[in-house]
Amino acid sequence: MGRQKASSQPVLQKIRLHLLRQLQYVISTESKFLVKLNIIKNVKWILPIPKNPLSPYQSAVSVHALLNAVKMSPAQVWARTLLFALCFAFCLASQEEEKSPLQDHDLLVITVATKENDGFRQFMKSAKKYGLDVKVFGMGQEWLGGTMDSIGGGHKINLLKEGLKPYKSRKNLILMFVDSYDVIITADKEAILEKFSKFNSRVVISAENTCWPDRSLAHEWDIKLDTRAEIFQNLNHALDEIMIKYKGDHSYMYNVKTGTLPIVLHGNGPIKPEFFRLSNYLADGWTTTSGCQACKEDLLDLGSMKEADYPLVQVALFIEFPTPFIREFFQRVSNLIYPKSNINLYIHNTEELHTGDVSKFVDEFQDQYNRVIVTPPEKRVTERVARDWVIEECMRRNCNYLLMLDSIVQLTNPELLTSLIKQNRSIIAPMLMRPGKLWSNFWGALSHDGFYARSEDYMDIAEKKKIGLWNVPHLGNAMLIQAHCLPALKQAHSDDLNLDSDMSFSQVARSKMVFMYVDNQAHWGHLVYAEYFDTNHLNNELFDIFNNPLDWKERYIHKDYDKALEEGAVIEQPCPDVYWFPIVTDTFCDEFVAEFENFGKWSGGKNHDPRLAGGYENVPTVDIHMNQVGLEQQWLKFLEVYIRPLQEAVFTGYYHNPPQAIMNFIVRYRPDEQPLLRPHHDASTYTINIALNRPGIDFEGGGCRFVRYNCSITSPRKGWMFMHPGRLTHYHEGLRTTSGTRYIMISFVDP
Ligand SMILES: O=C(O)CCC(=O)C(=O)O
Ligand SMILES: [Fe+2]
Repeated sequence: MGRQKASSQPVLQKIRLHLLRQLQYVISTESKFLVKLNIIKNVKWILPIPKNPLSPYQSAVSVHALLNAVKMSPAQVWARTLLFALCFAFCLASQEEEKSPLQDHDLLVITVATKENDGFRQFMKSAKKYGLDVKVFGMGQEWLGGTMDSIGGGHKINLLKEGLKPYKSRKNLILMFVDSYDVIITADKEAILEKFSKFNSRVVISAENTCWPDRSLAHEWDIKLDTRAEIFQNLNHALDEIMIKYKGDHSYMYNVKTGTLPIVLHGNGPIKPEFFRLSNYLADGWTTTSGCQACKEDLLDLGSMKEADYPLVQVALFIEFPTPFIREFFQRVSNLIYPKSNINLYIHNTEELHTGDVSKFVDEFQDQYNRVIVTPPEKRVTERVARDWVIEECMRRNCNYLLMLDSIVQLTNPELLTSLIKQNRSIIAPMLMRPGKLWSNFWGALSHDGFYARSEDYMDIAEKKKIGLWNVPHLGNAMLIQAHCLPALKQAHSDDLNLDSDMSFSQVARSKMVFMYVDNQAHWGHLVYAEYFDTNHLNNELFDIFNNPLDWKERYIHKDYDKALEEGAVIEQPCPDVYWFPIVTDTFCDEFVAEFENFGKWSGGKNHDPRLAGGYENVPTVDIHMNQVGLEQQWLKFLEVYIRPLQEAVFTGYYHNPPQAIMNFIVRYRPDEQPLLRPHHDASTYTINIALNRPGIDFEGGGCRFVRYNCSITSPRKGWMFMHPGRLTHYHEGLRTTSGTRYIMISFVDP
């Protein structure tokens, strides 16, 4: 003890003197001295250090206290780094045992934590994984330490001083003090002690090369600084130095600057999001060969549970703007495999456009869900208020989970709810992308001002090159929250009114250390694109082929469409060189007809036609052209994406991409209007003719006859299309419709 006893106090003095000029916060036994130096006016907080004799643990604690409590002028980067260097010390508790081989020693990890948040749990999990003994001080106590921006870690020191007393005379004990909320350990006792012994010092403090005010002081006190990150990696200002590497099932850190393999990572200061991102991989959480090992831990499987005993889930749906494909949105929510009797449903709708969709859904499922509450547009409840309200509602009703879904979320995987529950995380979101885009419902990183930034691994996650569960700094659109987190998230959407409610929410979750994970282990669904959604039509989605091609295909393209494009597909040929394909859904036909009937400006079926370039139609029909309702561009897209491949499959060698068509129109036949079309050639290279309703049900008679082959198609199938050459060989006529109304859609493709 001698050396320490004799020298520690003068050394502390010296350090103080050295630092005093920039101090705002000081630790000192001599406040008089400070007053004399006219420093006291800057002093906001004073922590007394015990007078001699300092036991080894006390000296370590004191040094930490000193480092911890000092706040430098912000301009001085070295000083700030020092301040944030929290992972601080190893200390031999017993001087006598100093020379013993360290492997005989016990290692005790000590930490101070007042709350058991996700950061703490992650830390403890890592310590447990490597079989380390951890002593936690202060758990459950009220934290009086504030943040590092205010009175700093002083409260921590007091808790430690008290807590460590019982260890004062323990022999062969090595202490490792670390923070816990932002620390992850990645090695076992042997590895830690081996690294420690190489320092050949009684105290090792994590630091960076630049941060020690006077390096000579260290020698006087048998302290060494881990400036090369042999053990402790402080992440702030060092992100670029760290690489995660893999060896079999194991992940480890490599510092490219110092060439060391640090084993304790500390997300000191404002670098938390990056720290948590790295934590996804560390402690073998994810490796290249074994993938996501963390995904297999702490699972909560509902499989063995009776359905009636399933947790109560509050499902909250938010319709905050006109949203395409909302019918599918509701349908997919109702398709979730989960007992509806264990779901309380809340719908916040601000759009009159969707009131009908909401009512239809509620009417259909009201009786099956445990509870249904709707806030309609006329209530004028804002999004923030609704989102905050549902958190409280969930707590009031003793729910176990809150699932929040925005109207742009298309959940195509009905196992979503049970799968996310199983992962057992505070907040978990299915990864959802805009199809074919890099737009998603999560952020991998934050910019300096808290907005979106792309993380190094964002693309790998978004493109599923890396599959697993990813702790991320921001989630939106869809998430499942465990009820125990809700009290911390009360009012989270309104916490910062300068931010959008989702950003405010994520900011609160981050600050309260409620982890947000995104799960890309399965395909859960996707996001629709609602910006620029044109709502001036009867069936707005018909017009939305450009913004939401995937949803458009699902709603409007026949389920067997792709079969015709498969190798060796047999394609029906009802007449020579007339090919017959399933092309669109019943929904397409119905919406399409309704759209044109709603428009209503049917041509008179006269030869004079001002819509045409020549003003004259030789063989007129009662029809409406696509450009009259604003569907022309969409229709050309449809020809390009869906019709052209079919044409190439049956008329080999003819290639025009994109296909051109000036004449695209819907035709109406009625006995009392225009019942038939006399034989003619079309002004096309090839013609498509889509049946939009049903012979024998919606109309009698009708069909198409190819004169040269004396071949008729008298039973056209709704949603099916013929394709035939337009000129020369396929002289044809429209057969008489004897009752009802027959609708067909025609395009003259040329070339
Ligand atoms: O009625 C039909 O199916 C034939 C229609 C037709 O040939 C045309 O519109 O050019
Ligand atoms: Fe024709």
